[in-house]
Amino acid sequence: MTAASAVASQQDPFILRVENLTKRYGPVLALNDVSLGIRRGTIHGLLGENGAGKSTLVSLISGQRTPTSGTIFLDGRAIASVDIKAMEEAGVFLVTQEPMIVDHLTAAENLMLGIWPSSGGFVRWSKLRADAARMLEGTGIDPQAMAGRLDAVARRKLNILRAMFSGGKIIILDEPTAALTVEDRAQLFSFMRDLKAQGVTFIFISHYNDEILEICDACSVLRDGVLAGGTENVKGLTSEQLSELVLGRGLVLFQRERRQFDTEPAAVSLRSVVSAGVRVEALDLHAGEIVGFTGLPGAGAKELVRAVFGLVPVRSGTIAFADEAPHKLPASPRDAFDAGIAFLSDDRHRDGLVKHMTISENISLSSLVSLARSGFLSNDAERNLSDRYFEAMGIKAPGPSTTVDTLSGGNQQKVCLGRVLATKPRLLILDEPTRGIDVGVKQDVLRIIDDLSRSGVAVIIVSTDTDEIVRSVDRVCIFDGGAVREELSGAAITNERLRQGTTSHG
Ligand SMILES: Nc1ncnc2c1ncn2[C@@H]1O[C@H](COP(=O)(O)OP(=O)(O)OP(=O)(O)O)[C@@H](O)[C@H]1O
Repeated sequence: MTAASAVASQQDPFILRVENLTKRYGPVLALNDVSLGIRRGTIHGLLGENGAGKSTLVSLISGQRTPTSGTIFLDGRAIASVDIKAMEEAGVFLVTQEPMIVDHLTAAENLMLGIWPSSGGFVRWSKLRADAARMLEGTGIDPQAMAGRLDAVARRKLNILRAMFSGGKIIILDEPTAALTVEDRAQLFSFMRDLKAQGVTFIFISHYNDEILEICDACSVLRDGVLAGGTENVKGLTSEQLSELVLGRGLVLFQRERRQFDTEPAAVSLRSVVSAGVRVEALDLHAGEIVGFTGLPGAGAKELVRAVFGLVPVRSGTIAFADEAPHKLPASPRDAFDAGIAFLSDDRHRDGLVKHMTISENISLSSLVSLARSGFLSNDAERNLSDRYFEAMGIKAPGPSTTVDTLSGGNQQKVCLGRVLATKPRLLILDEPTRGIDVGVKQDVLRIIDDLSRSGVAVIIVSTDTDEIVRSVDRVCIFDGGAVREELSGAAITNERLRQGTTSHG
């Protein structure tokens, strides 16, 4: 630390402060006159409903975007010109949800990525390599392992470490735990605590109350682009108080009234399904039943639904609907769709949204394909369908004709969900349906799926979010080694049982 910065940090207890920060996207006022401070060496939660302005705020702090007006202070000093380079040089790094990792380089080489020389620069490679290996000590990551082979937690850790290796003092994590198992989260949190003990400051965006209560020291809440509140002591709050702080109102948690279906005839029967990582002899689903699939990554839950939707080749397997004769599993998503199977992917970027199209077009896309095939296609049909789901999903946007690429992450997820729900399938498969969705809308989404099941659809929810499973399903299949290891139904479905079932020590 230089003498000047030592003086500055003595004066200002906040390592980072923003004053009167405003960001407009054309007519949209995404952030309105926000002032807040982040204390040195703390984990600061940034909370708010979908579209509240969290990503916008961190995009300004990390220099990805420029503010319309307002000032950012680091160590008490105003940053004159905010861009990514200036902020990274000052030690501010944004770690996005999708790890920016080069698969064909080793873990150690990935750490060094940001430090490669510009033209004519000189880098002491051997020292860098040794430093990178040292930094990976105790993290469980082999410095020589190819990054493409690392699991999700290791990849996120690597991203955080890269920020530190490049001199990061303030690390911003935008929903870092999406799709991580309970065990993975625990590992990530203990890693963050270690770094905090070494003086690193974190800004942490999450929609999960339990995570915020566990890991954050302080928090700030955004609502409609305005700073709506916060606390210096998160640990003193209950989950209910936290929801109230975020939403500005009390939250009624959804709970499905679980039903037993064992005496009813099967609506969907899977037999002898064998594909990479899956070996399921027999699995029946019932009309109106919601079944949760869970387990560790690679245990078979995701692999099975991808096989059923024709996304991966299968070696063998049949599917039968109600009284129909069994068929081979679909060879492609198109075949699956034609058979009446709808699938919400866990990755909206890969096979989810058409970003340059409107909300309306995106919602009606899949249903219109089937309408068009049956010979009917009208603008009215499209409008009715999309208006209904725009309303039902509570999508935060000026209207259904807004283009999807201007929506916040959570609102894009709602559009994806609206689209698959609108197809009226016989079997609905939802892979992590509420990922990225705020705690208020999550209850609405679970309610919509519940309603839909009453129309006789068989629903599979694949989820690592144990609370979501407990609240939304009639039965749970816990996968291990490619097969269903345990089934729970009725009162046996509890958070504790599911946590046991999804840890490797379970
Ligand atoms: N490029 C853009 N053009 C127009 N509006 C935008 C753009 N990016 C974001 N917005 C709008 O700014 C507002 C804030 O969005 P932001 O992504 O910051 O929300 P968020 O709190 O991160 O939400 P989420 O929890 O859903 O990720 C939203 O109304 C969003 O639609």
